[in-house]
Amino acid sequence: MRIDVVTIFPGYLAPLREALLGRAIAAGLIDVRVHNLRDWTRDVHQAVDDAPYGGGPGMVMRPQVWGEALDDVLGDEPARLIVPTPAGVPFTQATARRWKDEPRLVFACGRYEGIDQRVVDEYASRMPVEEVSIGDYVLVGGEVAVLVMVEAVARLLPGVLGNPQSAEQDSFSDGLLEGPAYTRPVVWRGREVPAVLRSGDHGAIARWRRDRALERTAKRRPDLLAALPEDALDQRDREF
Ligand SMILES: N#Cc1c(-c2ccc3ccn(Cc4cccnc4)c3c2)n[nH]c1N
Repeated sequence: MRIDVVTIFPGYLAPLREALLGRAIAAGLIDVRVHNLRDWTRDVHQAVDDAPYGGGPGMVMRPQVWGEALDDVLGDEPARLIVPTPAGVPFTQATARRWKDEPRLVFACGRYEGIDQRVVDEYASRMPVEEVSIGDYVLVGGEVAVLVMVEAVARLLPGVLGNPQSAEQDSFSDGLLEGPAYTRPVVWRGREVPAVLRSGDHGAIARWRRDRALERTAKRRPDLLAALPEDALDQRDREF
């Protein structure tokens, strides 16, 4: 997968080159290219924003600079354009799973009050464009959202995670939150690891883990339970 990120703060994307993702990039599993939007400005001030039509607080990012940058970055290679925005469709694990099979993702990181809407409209006329949000809170720009989304997608790519089963069994993979996890020592500050996890009875362990996942989901995210398909819960599951 090739990933392009256009931003006025390229340094914000430096964490992509650390740790697990950094190793995946170094191994050639992912091709990540970060572009400075200001490289496409033509004025001495390298202006990328202007006052909003209709008035209102803050500034809006100008369409001309974005158009020249995206035309260059996109070239003729097909891609999906992703525009982070607080007004976007929620980004979820299902989104990450859908995007992991894309050959190329291009992320447009806005700042100020966002990017002139005509940029989205222009590129949506010729390619898939998604305006997405990583959560119901307001950030200062799109860069942090891109870090979140790139990590969520990249970890699903073959070879990126040491243990591919991690991606298959993590939270949301079966529509439920993950239950609690434990490791050594057996007793820590008087708190003991649940005996079932040390029993070697894999059936009982699987049942215990599902019960804990159901309990946690019912308590913290009842919306996820309600969204499960009819046949996802058996009679015993419904006791929670
Ligand atoms: N994804 C995502 C986001 C963002 C987000 C993403 C891109 C931009 C570009 C500018 N801002 C600031 C801004 C402030 C107020 C109104 N509109 C925009 C962004 C916020 N905020 N919260 C999320 N979940």
